[in-house]
Amino acid sequence: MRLPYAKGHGTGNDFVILDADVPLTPELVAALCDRHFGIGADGVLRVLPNTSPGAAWFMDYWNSDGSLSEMCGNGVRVFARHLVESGRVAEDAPIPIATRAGLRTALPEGPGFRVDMGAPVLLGTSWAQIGDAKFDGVGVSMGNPHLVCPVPTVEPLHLWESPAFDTDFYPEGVNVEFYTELEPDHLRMRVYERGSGETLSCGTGTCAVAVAYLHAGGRTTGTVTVDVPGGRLVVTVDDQTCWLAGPAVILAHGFVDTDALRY
Ligand SMILES: N[C@@H](CCC[C@H](N)C(=O)O)C(=O)O
Repeated sequence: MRLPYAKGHGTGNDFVILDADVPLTPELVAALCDRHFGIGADGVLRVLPNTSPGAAWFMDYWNSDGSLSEMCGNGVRVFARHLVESGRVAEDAPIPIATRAGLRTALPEGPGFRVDMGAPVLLGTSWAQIGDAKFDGVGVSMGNPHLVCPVPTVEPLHLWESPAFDTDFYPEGVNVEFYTELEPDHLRMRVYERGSGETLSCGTGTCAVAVAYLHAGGRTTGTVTVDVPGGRLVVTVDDQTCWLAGPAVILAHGFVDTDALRY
């Protein structure tokens, strides 16, 4: 099958965008995302028409291992950029997008979008472990599950395989974030994503980190800048919701021969 695709990223979290109702399987997604034998990406965004009220488009997000997730914060900005560039929506108007976690609205801002990510939910305390090192953390749901662990410095962490975590606390798996404070309200973060491994950025993860950081300081609202390996994101938590602002880039358009992929 000759499949049209686009490729985009938000702060280095990269996606293959499929703008057609192609039959997707976990195997096809994993083959497309393979960085040596496929196009290479952290995940796939499939553009589908939405049938419920509130949004015309549904973001069908898949992790690079072929698993599904409820939400993707960088993906939703890239999805919005794709809708604008393909002429589906106006460049200067709010863009409502349906996701498995509910409706998300992207507002054009600078080189990217500011997205209403919905109200975060604190889940309580849990832990992660890398080798012999155990890390205390706080669970946060951004529609998808996160475990946020403060550390003195993020650079030395070995994130080439998943940190161990409490599978009773996270039966569906978890995205694990590690952060350190650079200065008040300015953090550095690394992440190991469920279903994708270490990525250069995770939008829902930066929201979870900002929420946990504010919570640790006894605050429920505030604006936090989060530096990730792929760039910078800004998170604002208010009384109602959590806003994520950052860039969104479409890099390329092409065709992939799915029969040539390695399954
Ligand atoms: N990179 C994403 C999150 C993608 C989903 C995640 N791996 C999960 O399984 O929940 C983001 O930018 O939020």
